[in-house]
Amino acid sequence: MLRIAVPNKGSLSEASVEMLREAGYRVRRDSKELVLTDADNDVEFFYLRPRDIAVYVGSGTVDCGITGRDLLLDSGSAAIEVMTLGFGGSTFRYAAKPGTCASVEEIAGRRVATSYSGLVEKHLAGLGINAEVVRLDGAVETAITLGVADVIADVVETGTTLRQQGLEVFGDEILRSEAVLIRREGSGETAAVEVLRRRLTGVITARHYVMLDYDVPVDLVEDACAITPGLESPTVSQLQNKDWAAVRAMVPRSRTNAIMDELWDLGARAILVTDIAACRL
Ligand SMILES: Nc1ncnc2c1ncn2[C@@H]1O[C@H](COP(=O)(O)OP(=O)(O)OP(=O)(O)O)[C@@H](O)[C@H]1O
Ligand SMILES: O=P(O)(O)OC[C@H]1O[C@H](OP(=O)(O)OP(=O)(O)O)[C@H](O)[C@@H]1O
Ligand SMILES: [Mg+2]
Repeated sequence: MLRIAVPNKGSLSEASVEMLREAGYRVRRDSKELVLTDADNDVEFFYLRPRDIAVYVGSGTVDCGITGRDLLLDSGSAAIEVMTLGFGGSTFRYAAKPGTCASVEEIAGRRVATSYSGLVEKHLAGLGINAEVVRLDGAVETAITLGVADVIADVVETGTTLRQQGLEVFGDEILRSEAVLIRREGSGETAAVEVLRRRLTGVITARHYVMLDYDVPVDLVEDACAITPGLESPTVSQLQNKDWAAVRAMVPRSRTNAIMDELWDLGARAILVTDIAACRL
Protein backbone atom coordinates (compact mmCIF):
# COMPACT_ATOMS: atom_id res chain seq x y z
CA MET A 1 0.00 0.00 0.00
CA LEU A 2 1.42 3.39 -1.04
CA ARG A 3 1.88 5.75 1.94
CA ILE A 4 1.38 9.42 1.07
CA ALA A 5 1.90 12.39 3.44
CA VAL A 6 -0.46 15.35 2.97
CA PRO A 7 -0.26 18.79 4.69
CA ASN A 8 -2.83 18.84 7.48
CA LYS A 9 -2.71 22.62 8.07
CA GLY A 10 -1.26 25.82 6.63
CA SER A 11 -1.14 27.38 3.19
CA LEU A 12 -0.64 24.13 1.28
CA SER A 13 -3.29 22.03 2.98
CA GLU A 14 -6.54 22.90 1.22
CA ALA A 15 -5.07 22.94 -2.30
CA SER A 16 -3.31 19.59 -1.70
CA VAL A 17 -6.52 17.91 -0.58
CA GLU A 18 -8.45 19.38 -3.51
CA MET A 19 -5.85 18.12 -5.95
CA LEU A 20 -5.95 14.59 -4.53
CA ARG A 21 -9.74 14.65 -4.68
CA GLU A 22 -9.64 15.63 -8.36
CA ALA A 23 -7.10 12.84 -8.92
CA GLY A 24 -9.71 10.33 -7.75
CA TYR A 25 -8.49 9.65 -4.21
CA ARG A 26 -10.47 9.57 -1.00
CA VAL A 27 -9.89 12.68 1.12
CA ARG A 28 -10.70 13.32 4.75
CA ARG A 29 -13.97 15.00 5.70
CA ASP A 30 -12.94 15.95 9.20
CA SER A 31 -9.77 17.94 10.00
CA LYS A 32 -9.23 15.75 13.08
CA GLU A 33 -8.75 12.67 10.89
CA LEU A 34 -4.97 12.08 10.68
CA VAL A 35 -4.78 8.73 8.87
CA LEU A 36 -7.07 7.71 6.05
CA THR A 37 -7.09 4.46 4.10
CA ASP A 38 -8.19 4.49 0.48
CA ALA A 39 -8.54 0.75 -0.15
CA ASP A 40 -9.86 1.15 -3.71
CA ASN A 41 -6.64 2.89 -4.74
CA ASP A 42 -4.40 0.88 -2.42
CA VAL A 43 -3.20 4.08 -0.75
CA GLU A 44 -2.87 5.25 2.86
CA PHE A 45 -2.85 9.00 3.56
CA PHE A 46 -1.07 10.56 6.56
CA TYR A 47 -2.09 14.12 7.35
CA LEU A 48 1.05 15.74 8.77
CA ARG A 49 2.56 19.21 9.25
CA PRO A 50 4.16 20.26 5.96
CA ARG A 51 7.44 20.98 7.77
CA ASP A 52 7.60 17.38 8.99
CA ILE A 53 6.66 15.79 5.67
CA ALA A 54 10.16 15.99 4.16
CA VAL A 55 11.54 14.32 7.30
CA TYR A 56 9.10 11.39 7.10
CA VAL A 57 9.69 10.95 3.38
CA GLY A 58 13.48 11.24 3.73
CA SER A 59 13.53 8.59 6.43
CA GLY A 60 11.41 6.24 4.32
CA THR A 61 8.54 6.09 6.85
CA VAL A 62 6.18 7.22 4.10
CA ASP A 63 6.76 6.74 0.36
CA CYS A 64 6.02 10.25 -0.83
CA GLY A 65 4.41 13.49 0.24
CA ILE A 66 3.30 16.98 -0.66
CA THR A 67 5.24 19.90 0.81
CA GLY A 68 6.89 23.20 -0.16
CA ARG A 69 10.28 23.31 -1.89
CA ASP A 70 11.49 25.73 0.82
CA LEU A 71 10.52 23.29 3.58
CA LEU A 72 12.19 20.40 1.73
CA LEU A 73 15.47 22.34 1.40
CA ASP A 74 15.26 23.59 4.98
CA SER A 75 14.90 20.05 6.31
CA GLY A 76 18.06 18.84 4.55
CA SER A 77 16.36 15.43 4.38
CA ALA A 78 17.12 12.75 1.81
CA ALA A 79 14.07 13.46 -0.32
CA ILE A 80 13.82 14.68 -3.90
CA GLU A 81 11.20 16.47 -5.99
CA VAL A 82 9.11 14.23 -8.23
CA MET A 83 7.02 17.04 -9.75
CA THR A 84 5.78 20.57 -9.12
CA LEU A 85 2.08 20.89 -8.38
CA GLY A 86 1.22 24.39 -9.62
CA PHE A 87 0.11 25.99 -6.34
CA GLY A 88 1.61 27.42 -3.11
CA GLY A 89 3.97 29.68 -5.01
CA SER A 90 6.09 32.10 -2.95
CA THR A 91 9.56 33.59 -2.75
CA PHE A 92 11.99 33.36 0.14
CA ARG A 93 13.68 36.69 0.89
CA TYR A 94 15.75 38.75 3.27
CA ALA A 95 14.08 41.89 4.61
CA ALA A 96 14.94 44.67 7.04
CA LYS A 97 13.93 48.22 8.03
CA PRO A 98 14.69 50.59 5.15
CA GLY A 99 18.23 51.93 5.39
CA THR A 100 19.57 49.05 7.50
CA CYS A 101 20.83 46.64 4.88
CA ALA A 102 21.26 47.28 1.16
CA SER A 103 22.91 43.99 0.20
CA VAL A 104 23.25 40.43 1.43
CA GLU A 105 26.94 41.08 2.26
CA GLU A 106 25.80 43.64 4.87
CA ILE A 107 24.14 40.83 6.86
CA ALA A 108 27.62 39.88 8.13
CA GLY A 109 27.82 40.24 11.91
CA ARG A 110 24.08 40.81 12.30
CA ARG A 111 21.20 38.72 13.69
CA VAL A 112 18.84 37.05 11.20
CA ALA A 113 15.46 35.78 12.45
CA THR A 114 13.80 32.97 10.50
CA SER A 115 11.70 29.82 10.77
CA TYR A 116 13.89 28.31 8.05
CA SER A 117 17.26 28.20 9.84
CA GLY A 118 18.58 25.25 7.80
CA LEU A 119 17.94 27.10 4.56
CA VAL A 120 19.35 30.42 5.76
CA GLU A 121 22.47 28.94 7.36
CA LYS A 122 23.21 27.08 4.11
CA HIS A 123 22.62 30.22 2.04
CA LEU A 124 24.85 32.44 4.17
CA ALA A 125 27.58 29.79 4.41
CA GLY A 126 27.51 29.46 0.61
CA LEU A 127 28.24 33.19 0.36
CA GLY A 128 30.89 33.04 3.12
CA ILE A 129 28.86 35.39 5.33
CA ASN A 130 29.05 35.05 9.12
CA ALA A 131 25.85 35.99 10.93
CA GLU A 132 23.84 34.83 13.93
CA VAL A 133 20.71 32.94 12.88
CA VAL A 134 17.83 33.25 15.38
CA ARG A 135 15.35 30.39 14.91
CA LEU A 136 11.70 31.38 15.51
CA ASP A 137 8.50 29.44 14.89
CA GLY A 138 6.56 32.11 13.01
CA ALA A 139 5.54 35.77 12.81
CA VAL A 140 9.23 36.52 12.27
CA GLU A 141 8.46 39.98 10.83
CA THR A 142 7.86 41.16 14.42
CA ALA A 143 11.33 40.03 15.54
CA ILE A 144 12.95 43.25 14.34
CA THR A 145 10.42 45.50 16.10
CA LEU A 146 10.90 43.47 19.27
CA GLY A 147 14.67 43.81 19.00
CA VAL A 148 15.71 40.16 18.72
CA ALA A 149 16.98 40.51 15.14
CA ASP A 150 18.25 43.07 12.62
CA VAL A 151 17.21 41.15 9.53
CA ILE A 152 14.58 38.50 8.77
CA ALA A 153 14.45 35.78 6.14
CA ASP A 154 10.93 34.60 5.38
CA VAL A 155 8.30 33.53 2.90
CA VAL A 156 7.01 36.48 0.86
CA GLU A 157 3.92 36.03 -1.24
CA THR A 158 2.07 39.33 -1.71
CA GLY A 159 4.45 41.35 0.49
CA THR A 160 1.56 42.58 2.66
CA THR A 161 2.99 41.26 5.93
CA LEU A 162 6.34 42.96 5.29
CA ARG A 163 4.71 46.29 4.40
CA GLN A 164 2.56 46.19 7.52
CA GLN A 165 5.71 45.82 9.63
CA GLY A 166 7.52 48.62 7.75
CA LEU A 167 10.10 46.22 6.30
CA GLU A 168 11.48 45.94 2.77
CA VAL A 169 13.20 43.15 0.91
CA PHE A 170 16.82 43.43 -0.17
CA GLY A 171 19.25 41.26 -2.12
CA ASP A 172 18.27 38.62 -4.66
CA GLU A 173 15.57 36.04 -3.99
CA ILE A 174 17.01 33.23 -1.90
CA LEU A 175 14.70 30.87 -3.72
CA ARG A 176 11.35 30.50 -5.46
CA SER A 177 9.15 27.92 -3.80
CA GLU A 178 5.96 26.09 -4.67
CA ALA A 179 4.17 22.92 -3.66
CA VAL A 180 6.00 19.79 -4.81
CA LEU A 181 5.49 16.03 -4.67
CA ILE A 182 8.55 14.47 -3.07
CA ARG A 183 9.87 10.94 -2.63
CA ARG A 184 12.89 9.35 -1.01
CA GLU A 185 16.23 9.91 -2.73
CA GLY A 186 18.04 6.87 -4.13
CA SER A 187 15.18 4.40 -4.40
CA GLY A 188 13.93 4.59 -7.98
CA GLU A 189 10.36 5.69 -8.70
CA THR A 190 8.10 2.74 -7.90
CA ALA A 191 5.14 1.81 -10.11
CA ALA A 192 2.76 3.06 -7.41
CA VAL A 193 4.43 6.50 -7.25
CA GLU A 194 4.35 6.61 -11.04
CA VAL A 195 0.57 6.13 -10.98
CA LEU A 196 0.24 8.97 -8.45
CA ARG A 197 2.47 11.22 -10.59
CA ARG A 198 0.42 10.44 -13.72
CA ARG A 199 -2.82 11.18 -11.90
CA LEU A 200 -1.55 14.51 -10.54
CA THR A 201 -0.15 15.45 -13.94
CA GLY A 202 -3.61 14.70 -15.34
CA VAL A 203 -5.19 17.10 -12.84
CA ILE A 204 -2.73 19.88 -13.75
CA THR A 205 -3.32 19.39 -17.47
CA ALA A 206 -7.10 19.28 -17.01
CA ARG A 207 -6.88 22.58 -15.12
CA HIS A 208 -4.70 24.26 -17.74
CA TYR A 209 -6.63 23.24 -20.83
CA VAL A 210 -10.21 23.35 -22.10
CA MET A 211 -11.79 21.40 -24.94
CA LEU A 212 -12.82 23.52 -27.90
CA ASP A 213 -15.35 22.32 -30.49
CA TYR A 214 -16.34 24.28 -33.56
CA ASP A 215 -17.67 24.00 -37.09
CA VAL A 216 -15.75 25.46 -40.01
CA PRO A 217 -16.15 25.46 -43.83
CA VAL A 218 -14.03 22.59 -45.23
CA ASP A 219 -11.81 24.91 -47.28
CA LEU A 220 -10.81 26.67 -44.03
CA VAL A 221 -9.98 23.55 -42.00
CA GLU A 222 -6.21 23.90 -42.53
CA ASP A 223 -6.24 27.56 -41.39
CA ALA A 224 -8.43 26.69 -38.41
CA CYS A 225 -6.15 23.83 -37.35
CA ALA A 226 -3.20 26.22 -37.46
CA ILE A 227 -5.03 28.30 -34.82
CA THR A 228 -5.93 25.22 -32.72
CA PRO A 229 -3.16 22.66 -33.32
CA GLY A 230 -4.15 20.71 -30.19
CA LEU A 231 -1.56 18.73 -28.26
CA GLU A 232 -1.00 15.99 -30.84
CA SER A 233 -3.31 16.95 -33.68
CA PRO A 234 -6.94 18.17 -33.75
CA THR A 235 -9.80 15.77 -34.51
CA VAL A 236 -11.54 16.73 -37.74
CA SER A 237 -14.93 15.12 -38.50
CA GLN A 238 -17.15 15.56 -41.49
CA LEU A 239 -20.59 17.10 -40.93
CA GLN A 240 -23.74 15.94 -42.71
CA ASN A 241 -23.50 19.14 -44.74
CA LYS A 242 -20.37 18.24 -46.72
CA ASP A 243 -19.27 21.87 -47.05
CA TRP A 244 -18.58 21.99 -43.31
CA ALA A 245 -16.31 20.10 -40.90
CA ALA A 246 -16.29 19.82 -37.10
CA VAL A 247 -12.99 20.37 -35.31
CA ARG A 248 -12.13 19.37 -31.73
CA ALA A 249 -8.89 20.39 -29.99
CA MET A 250 -7.52 21.12 -26.53
CA VAL A 251 -6.45 24.76 -26.06
CA PRO A 252 -4.78 26.55 -23.13
CA ARG A 253 -7.50 27.87 -20.80
CA SER A 254 -5.81 31.29 -20.55
CA ARG A 255 -6.05 31.77 -24.35
CA THR A 256 -9.63 30.51 -24.80
CA ASN A 257 -11.29 33.81 -25.68
CA ALA A 258 -8.49 35.08 -27.92
CA ILE A 259 -8.62 31.81 -29.87
CA MET A 260 -12.43 31.97 -30.15
CA ASP A 261 -12.13 35.53 -31.57
CA GLU A 262 -9.59 34.35 -34.15
CA LEU A 263 -11.73 31.38 -35.16
CA TRP A 264 -14.83 33.53 -35.47
CA ASP A 265 -12.97 36.03 -37.70
CA LEU A 266 -11.82 33.11 -39.86
CA GLY A 267 -15.42 31.94 -40.36
CA ALA A 268 -15.81 29.22 -37.72
CA ARG A 269 -19.20 29.00 -36.03
CA ALA A 270 -20.87 27.04 -33.18
CA ILE A 271 -17.70 27.42 -31.09
CA LEU A 272 -18.15 25.56 -27.79
CA VAL A 273 -15.86 25.39 -24.77
CA THR A 274 -15.97 22.48 -22.32
CA ASP A 275 -14.05 21.89 -19.09
CA ILE A 276 -11.90 18.78 -18.95
CA ALA A 277 -12.71 16.85 -15.76
CA ALA A 278 -9.67 14.57 -15.97
CA CYS A 279 -7.17 13.40 -18.55
CA ARG A 280 -4.23 11.12 -19.15
CA LEU A 281 -2.05 12.21 -22.08
N1 LIG B 1 1.48 33.22 1.94
C1 LIG B 1 2.13 32.17 2.43
N2 LIG B 1 2.48 32.12 3.72
C2 LIG B 1 3.15 31.08 4.23
N3 LIG B 1 3.51 30.01 3.54
C3 LIG B 1 3.19 30.00 2.26
C4 LIG B 1 2.49 31.06 1.63
N4 LIG B 1 2.30 30.72 0.37
C5 LIG B 1 2.87 29.55 0.21
N5 LIG B 1 3.42 29.11 1.34
C6 LIG B 1 4.12 27.86 1.55
O1 LIG B 1 3.52 27.07 2.60
C7 LIG B 1 4.52 26.35 3.28
C8 LIG B 1 4.48 26.71 4.72
O2 LIG B 1 3.68 25.81 5.35
P1 LIG B 1 3.10 26.13 6.80
O3 LIG B 1 2.34 24.98 7.28
O4 LIG B 1 4.16 26.75 7.63
O5 LIG B 1 2.05 27.18 6.32
P2 LIG B 1 1.63 28.45 7.01
O6 LIG B 1 0.67 29.13 6.09
O7 LIG B 1 2.83 29.19 7.44
O8 LIG B 1 0.80 27.83 8.24
P3 LIG B 1 0.84 28.19 9.76
O9 LIG B 1 1.59 29.47 9.86
O10 LIG B 1 -0.61 28.26 10.07
O11 LIG B 1 1.52 27.04 10.40
C9 LIG B 1 5.85 26.75 2.65
O12 LIG B 1 6.22 25.82 1.67
C10 LIG B 1 5.54 28.07 2.03
O13 LIG B 1 6.39 28.41 0.94
O1 LIG C 1 3.74 38.15 1.59
P1 LIG C 1 2.45 37.76 2.29
O2 LIG C 1 1.33 37.53 1.34
O3 LIG C 1 2.11 38.71 3.38
O4 LIG C 1 2.66 36.30 2.93
C1 LIG C 1 3.80 35.95 3.65
C2 LIG C 1 3.52 35.79 5.10
O5 LIG C 1 2.63 34.68 5.31
C3 LIG C 1 3.25 33.73 6.17
O6 LIG C 1 2.91 33.94 7.47
P2 LIG C 1 1.78 33.10 8.23
O7 LIG C 1 0.49 33.83 8.13
O8 LIG C 1 1.80 31.72 7.76
O9 LIG C 1 2.29 33.21 9.71
P3 LIG C 1 3.62 32.60 10.33
O10 LIG C 1 4.74 33.53 9.98
O11 LIG C 1 3.31 32.59 11.78
O12 LIG C 1 3.80 31.24 9.75
C4 LIG C 1 4.72 33.98 5.99
O13 LIG C 1 5.47 33.51 7.08
C5 LIG C 1 4.79 35.48 5.85
O14 LIG C 1 4.76 36.10 7.09
MG1 LIG D 1 3.22 30.20 8.56
